[in-house]
Amino acid sequence: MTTIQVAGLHVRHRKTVALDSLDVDFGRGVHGLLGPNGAGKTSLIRVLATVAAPTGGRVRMLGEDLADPRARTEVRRRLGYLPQEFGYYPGFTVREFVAYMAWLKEMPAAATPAAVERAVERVGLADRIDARIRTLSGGMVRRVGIAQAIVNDPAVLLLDEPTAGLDPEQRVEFRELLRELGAGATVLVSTHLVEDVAAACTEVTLIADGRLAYRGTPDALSALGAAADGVGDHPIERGYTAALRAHREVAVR
Ligand SMILES: Nc1ncnc2c1ncn2[C@@H]1O[C@H](COP(=O)(O)OP(=O)(O)OP(=O)(O)O)[C@@H](O)[C@H]1O
Repeated sequence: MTTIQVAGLHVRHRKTVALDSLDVDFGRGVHGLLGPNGAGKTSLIRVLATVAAPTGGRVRMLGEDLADPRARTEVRRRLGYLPQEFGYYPGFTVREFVAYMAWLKEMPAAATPAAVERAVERVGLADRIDARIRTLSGGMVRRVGIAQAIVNDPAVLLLDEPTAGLDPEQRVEFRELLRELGAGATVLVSTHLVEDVAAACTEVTLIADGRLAYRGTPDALSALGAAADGVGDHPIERGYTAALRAHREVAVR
């Protein structure tokens, strides 16, 4: 079932075209969003998170048209979003901050304390729940960001580089959490770490120059790398470079 439909999406920042007539759909599962620096991944995620307006095109999410302000408010309750640059109040404890975000998402007050504890436990921070955020390491703060994104059990979860700053053990645990979340929700994860994609994603969406360059399973992308002489140390890395090269060859024609 399709939860997100993007049609002819155009995003421009002054003179820079970040997304150029992008058509792409997403359904339940974990979608790895890959692409070179400046490809347009964050621009796409920000439009889907309803924090940026596109310059053209349409997005339907959870049956709503995001052009409608009332629909955006409705969708926000069912959305989880971890921005690339995640803002927080350093003086808040983890519990206070995640509860505050739950309140912003208009969660029922009675359900909030248990939902906060569950979200914090799922990111492995139960023992730091009453610590002030300013006392946490960078990787722990990133995990607080993931906890606030999942506190409302979102139907659509948007994570912009969630594994940046996580140690290897935490990344492995995070992939497990992603797989769990993807069973019931549409999860989009932008990352530069292809191992995360290979391990946790059901589908890969490769964006380059604001356009869709490749769509397929991680296994299919790896197979493409083997068939098309991609370069890289990991099979999916070879698939990534091969798909990107094919996209650029078409673009210059
Ligand atoms: N606020 C802005 N003002 C001007 N240009 C911007 C702005 N935000 C993004 N851009 C430009 O839009 C293009 C797409 O940027 P975007 O951040 O969406 O890419 P990305 O794929 O997320 O990159 P990265 O992998 O580096 O995070 C880039 O050329 C970028 O320089």
